Amino acid sequence: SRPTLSNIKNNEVSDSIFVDLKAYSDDFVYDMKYATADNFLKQKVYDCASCYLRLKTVKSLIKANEEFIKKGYKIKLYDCYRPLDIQKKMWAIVPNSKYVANPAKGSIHNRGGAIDITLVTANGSELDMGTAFDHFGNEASHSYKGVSKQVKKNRNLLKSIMTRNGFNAFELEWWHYNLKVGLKDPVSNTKWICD
Ligand SMILES: C[C@@H](N)C(=O)N[C@H](C)C(=O)O
Ligand SMILES: [Zn+2]
Repeated sequence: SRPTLSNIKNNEVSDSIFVDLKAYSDDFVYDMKYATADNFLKQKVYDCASCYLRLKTVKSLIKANEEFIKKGYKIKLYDCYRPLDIQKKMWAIVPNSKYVANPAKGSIHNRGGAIDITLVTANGSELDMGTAFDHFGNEASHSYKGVSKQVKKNRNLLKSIMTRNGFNAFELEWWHYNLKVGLKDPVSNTKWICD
């Protein structure tokens, strides 16, 4: 429905709009895997490597990144908002809700409240998180006991700052975070415009 002046004033509408993260910060590193063929779909499914999210997700993510920067790290993004049609393509390849959200229900990525991320050092090297992004196996879960102390420390660093800034970790994937206040937002299938 059409936004009214009153709900714009109390921030509800403006916080829910989709925005390009790059318009709000230059402090992120991008490795948008689905804008390349280097992903489990084995095909480029995004026209360009933009990171669109709801404004409230962007605000919390920037706060988290500021904390990482103070410690000498930065967030590197693998995925952000994901149109529902792409979720359907993913589900067709991995129809397992442990690793890919069922499009019938919709992913928080389709709602603009989820990100797939890791941490990099000031010179851009990724911290060792024990598995590659989108490793669909037990080794990627937070509770997996077989990881080294350093990997545990790196995953915990990511988790502690993200959860302090309003995100929930996803037990089975160390890279996936959901904005808690974004869980009930509507699913979208809109595709962003590329330059
Ligand atoms: C496909 C993977 N990167 C991912 O985001 N999985 C979660 C469960 C999702 O689809 O929401
Ligand atoms: Zn994810």
